[in-house]
Amino acid sequence: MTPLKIAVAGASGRMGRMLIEAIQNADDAVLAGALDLPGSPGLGSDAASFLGKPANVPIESDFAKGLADAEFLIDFTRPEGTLKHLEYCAAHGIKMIIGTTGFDEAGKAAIAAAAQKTAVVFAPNMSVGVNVTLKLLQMAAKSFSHGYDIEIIEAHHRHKVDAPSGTALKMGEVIAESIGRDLKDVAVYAREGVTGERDPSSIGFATIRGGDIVGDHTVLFAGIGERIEITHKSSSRLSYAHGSLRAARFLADKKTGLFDMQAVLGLE
Ligand SMILES: NC(=O)C1=CN([C@@H]2O[C@H](COP(=O)(O)OP(=O)(O)OC[C@H]3O[C@@H](n4cnc5c(N)ncnc54)[C@H](OP(=O)(O)O)[C@@H]3O)[C@@H](O)[C@H]2O)C=CC1
Ligand SMILES: O=C(O)C1=N[C@H](C(=O)O)C[C@H](O)C1
Repeated sequence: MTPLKIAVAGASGRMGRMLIEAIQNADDAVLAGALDLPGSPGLGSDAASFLGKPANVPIESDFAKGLADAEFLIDFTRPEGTLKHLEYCAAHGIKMIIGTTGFDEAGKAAIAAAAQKTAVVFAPNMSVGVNVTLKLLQMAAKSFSHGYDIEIIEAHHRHKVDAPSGTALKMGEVIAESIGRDLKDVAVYAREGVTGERDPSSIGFATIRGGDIVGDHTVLFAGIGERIEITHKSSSRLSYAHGSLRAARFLADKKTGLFDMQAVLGLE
């Protein structure tokens, strides 16, 4: 079987390194390129040198060099970087797995448009556990739509730059859709001062940032006399990297189209 030729953007980042390690350990994939920003200290060095086993793949900032041998680009960077990579990949038929979070509506629309030219998996959380949790939430929300207050609490490491997390927002969207609300109308992202009583139709978000927390998400359904909590905790980024490889395998026979991890995992 021909191995999947996968390049990694943000090669020196937390997820970039985890992805390179997962690719190097996979039987059916090879590291085919690595990108980082101009000026990044790792440029020119071997992308797998941190593993003590070189891949003979230098980290490049030039897309044409970094993506010359790639069929897939896995991108966990920042929205502005992902959108530049996407433009190049759409023009060159390179399939993309996008894990970056924090896109605005225009960014999401650009991803949907690019997916008409190349195949894309785009998901705020690539782990199997979170995606199964989304299904549980869809089911639970229907039973707790009246008489229960819905709050989403997430905690991440001190370096995370976007809030609430993409996963928390996705959880909010899934819950809202499941009970016939629009998250745009009911989301409450901050409370301070004299806020008044809680609007029963609202979905609240609370964000914690600290230390090296990989990623915790809890959805609280608080009723009278009881409360239900559905929690997912990540203890390693490997689950995101393994999910990304599953996404690449899923895209292998696709030419175009926009997919999420629910589709990859057969949870739709
Ligand atoms: N979908 C999922 O399952 C998951 C999603 N994420 C998301 O992935 C993203 C990255 O997370 P993480 O690895 O922790 O972040 P890091 O900051 O550790 O890594 C980001 C990498 O992207 C590079 N980068 C930054 N800005 C740009 C840009 N404009 N263009 C190209 N490259 C850029 C950085 O380079 P430099 O260091 O030089 O700035 C770095 O190499 C976040 O959006 C996060 O929310 C994270 C985990 C799981
Ligand atoms: O930045 C992170 O670390 C993570 N980001 C994603 C998100 O915003 O949901 C996924 C995961 O929670 C880790």
